[in-house]
Amino acid sequence: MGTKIKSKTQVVKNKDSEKKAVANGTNKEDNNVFASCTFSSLGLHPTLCDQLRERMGFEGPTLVQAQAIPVVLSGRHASLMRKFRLVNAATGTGKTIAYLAPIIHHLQSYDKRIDRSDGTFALVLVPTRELCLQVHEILQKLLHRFHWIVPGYIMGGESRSKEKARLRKGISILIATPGRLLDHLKNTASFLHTNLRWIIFDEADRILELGFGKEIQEILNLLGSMKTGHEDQENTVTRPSKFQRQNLLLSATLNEKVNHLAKISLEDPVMIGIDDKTMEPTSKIRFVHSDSDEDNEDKYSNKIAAVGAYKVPEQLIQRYLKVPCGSRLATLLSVLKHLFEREPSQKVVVFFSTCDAVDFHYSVLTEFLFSSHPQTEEGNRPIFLGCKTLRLHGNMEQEDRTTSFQAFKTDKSALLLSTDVSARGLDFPNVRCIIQYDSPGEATEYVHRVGRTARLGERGESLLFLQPAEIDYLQDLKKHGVSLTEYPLLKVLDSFPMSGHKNMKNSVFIDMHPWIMCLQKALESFLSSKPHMDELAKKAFCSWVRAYTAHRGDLKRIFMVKKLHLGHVAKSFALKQIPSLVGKSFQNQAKKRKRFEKKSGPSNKRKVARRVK
Ligand SMILES: Nc1ncnc2c1ncn2[C@@H]1O[C@H](COP(=O)(O)OP(=O)(O)OP(=O)(O)O)[C@@H](O)[C@H]1O
Repeated sequence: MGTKIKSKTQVVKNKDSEKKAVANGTNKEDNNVFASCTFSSLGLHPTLCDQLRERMGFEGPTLVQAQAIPVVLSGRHASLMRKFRLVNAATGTGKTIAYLAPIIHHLQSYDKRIDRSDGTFALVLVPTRELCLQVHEILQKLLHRFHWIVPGYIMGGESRSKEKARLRKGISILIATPGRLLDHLKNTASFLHTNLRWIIFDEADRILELGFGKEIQEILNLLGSMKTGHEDQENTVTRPSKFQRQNLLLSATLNEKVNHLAKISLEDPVMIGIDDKTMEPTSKIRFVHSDSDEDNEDKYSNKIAAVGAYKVPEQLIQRYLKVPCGSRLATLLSVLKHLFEREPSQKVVVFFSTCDAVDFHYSVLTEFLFSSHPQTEEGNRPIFLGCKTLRLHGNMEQEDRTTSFQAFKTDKSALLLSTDVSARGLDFPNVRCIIQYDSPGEATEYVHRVGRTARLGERGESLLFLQPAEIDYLQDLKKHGVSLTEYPLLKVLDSFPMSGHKNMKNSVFIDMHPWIMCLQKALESFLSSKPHMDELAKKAFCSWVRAYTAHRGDLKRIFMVKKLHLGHVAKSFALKQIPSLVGKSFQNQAKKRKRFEKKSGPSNKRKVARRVK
């Protein structure tokens, strides 16, 4: 594998990057992110190595790259049997380069240069539009000196006719979201993919969780990439190809859904991962897998679990806050204020369960004026939180989504409020803190959300909000090897200047804390003075309660709807009363859903739809 080969130049370069890392307060060597070899020792073309160093600023490969690149490169010399490979490594370890670099290496090496009229050679499937743009941007940089290899993307929200025109001209490496890809596969006759050699599933488990399982099967069928002999394969178009087809599957978390995708598409897969204890690349694990052999299937699933499905960056500081429901909003604002006062120039992401909740909190954070001196006139009160605030969710116009996404990428200091649309794969540089204000549900989602910080060995912290009744969620995370410590919330609240409350340090209850009470009162009067805010709050309240009911399986025991006090939930949206119609409509919906689930059992699509991203 060559991960231990260390050239003289590499030693010098690594020393330079060590110095830089120490200056940034991180030590990448300590975090065992990088391999001690060079890109060229992995077999990549010298021009590509120059690109990685000069244009991208990468001195050497990460551990996962050192492990994956030779495996993807070797596809060229392997037998003609189709391969399906799994790459499983912690968030922020450079998985994108791990598959793009070897593909580019192959494409540039063809004796007869490829050109646009050859159509698509590599297809990268991603779950979200933002990830599509991000991978495309990296690809553009990598291809700077390989102008004959054409990058492109197709995704929901873009103009179909413009995409058709681009596909007609030819795209060598295509990044796509599944729905839009299927659309073009069916309706764009000029989309040439007979030379397709690679299919990559980036964030594979998320693609499946979003309910794209059927689309993926259809895509694999249309591309002639379903595993031979599989029962679902009756109508498969098996296209004879002069190329060996190589499929790659990537995720920081692997689960039974990925197992299913592997099942329908792979033969003799190879797992690439990092051993949790030694932080060394694991030796390749070859799965023995056959549909007819249940024992083998068990072995296969066990191995996925054994490789460690939940990997959290070692240097990440993970904490939780136990907050009574009615004080959640005031606490969130206080924690944000504390974070930005402690370090005015930094990036923070707050995750919410619904689009409406993002919109409501965005308006609060950009409009709420506050002074802890009650006598200060309204016009003289400063904005509560003076940092740049952005929002990102799936109900926004595509143009606004892209603007927010790009702004948060390039800004040095900003606060991003988002749904889980930002949880997977997005690489925002230098995010210092992740706040999970609404709980993530599945532990996998927790891992991906916190993975937006502490990337590539950098420091980072995460805060998880839990209500007292939800505290068992910590045990659930522990089962997956994730441990959190408590955030010193009272100490932080005590640090705020409050006139007229000399003995506030004696308060032991969050909801009785004078700072929280004063803030809550101010928030409620702000809301009642702004009709548009009141509307936003009511909408957010409704969708929040709906999302809360959507927790699945075992999590229903922890996030119990019947334990919710709707009056306190209303208070967490600064509403003085439970919105009148909401109680009824919520109850009706709950009844309807119970009836439906009794009849048919909950479908995946419904579950996903309820937690609108
Ligand atoms: N060899 C390298 N040297 C330095 N930086 C690198 C290297 N490879 C990748 N990076 C940078 O590391 C960051 C994380 O990379 P990437 O987004 O591919 O990680 P990931 O493992 O796919 O993360 P996630 O699991 O969140 O999807 C990016 O900013 C990327 O530019």
